[in-house]
Amino acid sequence: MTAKLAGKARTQALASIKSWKKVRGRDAIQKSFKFTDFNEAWGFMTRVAMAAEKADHHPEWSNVYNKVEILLLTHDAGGLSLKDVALAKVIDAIA
Ligand SMILES: C[C@H](O)[C@H](O)[C@H]1CNC2=NC(N)=NC(=O)C2=N1
Repeated sequence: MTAKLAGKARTQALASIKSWKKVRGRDAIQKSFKFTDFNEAWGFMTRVAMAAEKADHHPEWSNVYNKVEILLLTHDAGGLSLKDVALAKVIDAIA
């Protein structure tokens, strides 16, 4: 079971991914990505999907044309864990 982030560790972890915003009412983070067109958005999603599957850690997300909304949390922990922070960094590197 992955531990939910709390206290100082949580503050420090979130400080390392400042472009990801806390979601109101849920212990989760979210970020919106915009691309030139659907093809670019879909390519990004494909690369994120492969990274997520490799890590066995999967995003909640949606896509409308050139926009991709991603929400991260660890369902098994009922909130944010280091797995979300790690995946956020991988996603930022892919984008
Ligand atoms: C059995 C499998 O390892 C788990 O269900 C994984 C799959 N992907 C997951 N993804 C996310 N975001 N949270 C989880 O708790 C989670 N658990």
